[in-house]
Amino acid sequence: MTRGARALVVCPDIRSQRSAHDPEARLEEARGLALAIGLVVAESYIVPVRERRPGTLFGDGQVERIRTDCELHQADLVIVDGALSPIQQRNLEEKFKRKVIDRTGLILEIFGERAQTAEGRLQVELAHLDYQQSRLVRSWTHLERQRGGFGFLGGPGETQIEADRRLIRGRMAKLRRELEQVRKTRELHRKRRGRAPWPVIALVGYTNAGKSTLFNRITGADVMAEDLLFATLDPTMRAISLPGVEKAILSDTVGFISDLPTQLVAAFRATLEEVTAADIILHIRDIANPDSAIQKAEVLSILADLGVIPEKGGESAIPIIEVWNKWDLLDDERRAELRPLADADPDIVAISAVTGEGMDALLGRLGEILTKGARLHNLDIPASDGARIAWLYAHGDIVEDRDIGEGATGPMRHIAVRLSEKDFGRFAAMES
Ligand SMILES: Nc1nc2c(ncn2[C@@H]2O[C@H](COP(=O)(O)OP(=O)(O)OP(=O)(O)O)[C@@H](O)[C@H]2O)c(=O)[nH]1
Repeated sequence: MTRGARALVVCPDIRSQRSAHDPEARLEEARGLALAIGLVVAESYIVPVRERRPGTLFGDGQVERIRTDCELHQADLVIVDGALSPIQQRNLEEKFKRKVIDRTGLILEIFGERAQTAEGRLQVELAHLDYQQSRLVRSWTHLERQRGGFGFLGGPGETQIEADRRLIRGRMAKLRRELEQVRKTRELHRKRRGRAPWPVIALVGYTNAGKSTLFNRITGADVMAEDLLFATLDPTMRAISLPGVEKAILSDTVGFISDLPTQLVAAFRATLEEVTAADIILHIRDIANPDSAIQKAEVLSILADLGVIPEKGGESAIPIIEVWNKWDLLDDERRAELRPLADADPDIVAISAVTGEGMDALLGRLGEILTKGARLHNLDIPASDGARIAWLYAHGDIVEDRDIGEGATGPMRHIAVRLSEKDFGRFAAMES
């Protein structure tokens, strides 16, 4: 798709299937998605749909209105922020005399642009083909009629569609094999990293919640933070230090979004596997968004899918801190309402990733969790084992360190150190 193309964005508000999302917020999200792939939003509005028309989704009057608006605003394409059947898409394109894309098409475009890792790219291509395939299959009868059913390509009776479908199926099979290979490699990398003796903090959150901005603020890293959705399709990792913790890994993940195309859910989950290996999950919320509560529910349901939190509620396997971001955007009244809630719960921290407000509290809380449950361990270690001794100094609170003479392998040291359970486990797993 051409960057800078002018788009008319319409958000059908279908009465029979009202989603929990506020239509205004949905429209805003759709505008954000369009901007994210460099389109210019010429005009955007909500179209109330009482009853879905099988041929065009919208009623005749509405189709006419959109058509005239296209001319008026010189739109190059129309984005319908909802699901269109292949027939509806084709009919609307004929009526508007412009390209029409639906929500799935739009998200696919974005994923296509943003995917950076090998796995991300393969997943996106696979999703694209799947989408294309369904369009081919379902418009079969129409196209066959249009072509007169000559079957001039391939074997007897074979239509272009059949040939296309075969091509697509072949390509999809190949992609799946490649994906399997990439996954194996990635798993290997993850295992290797899993042995790294540093705790991992994973950022998760609904798209546009402010993950990249927070990531940058904490790491001072130059990770792309723009007013772009999906600026972070692939996880990024950086080392940081925290109060009482010399080094931890901060890992950014993809932004969550509602109504993902099925194939992309797989792509999403793949990148989120990192989260299941984290020591702490930071759930970044845009607390100023009117849909904040629904967004939270969606993020939690994905975490439940990943097995991080039990399906039926209850204690999470990994501590989750809820970060109420964009606090600076709230008015005094809303702050007064929310502040006591945040203060009463140690697992909620209110911050502004932009102004830096609340950052000390957040970092302090992370340090606290990572050092929590520290116990005193009395260890006898060969004095020559410099790496492990240095590691203890970096991670624990050294209470005592003295030479205790010769052991079986040479001079020994006795070190009494306060270590968290997790760190002690890590230390025990380190090879001497
Ligand atoms: N006012 C205000 N704006 C913020 C804050 N944090 C982030 N933003 C803005 O919100 C927008 C989205 O921020 P990002 O950091 O890109 O969001 P993200 O969660 O990484 O988004 P995805 O990559 O889509 O998942 C940007 O325009 C940020 O400048 C904040 O605390 N206050």
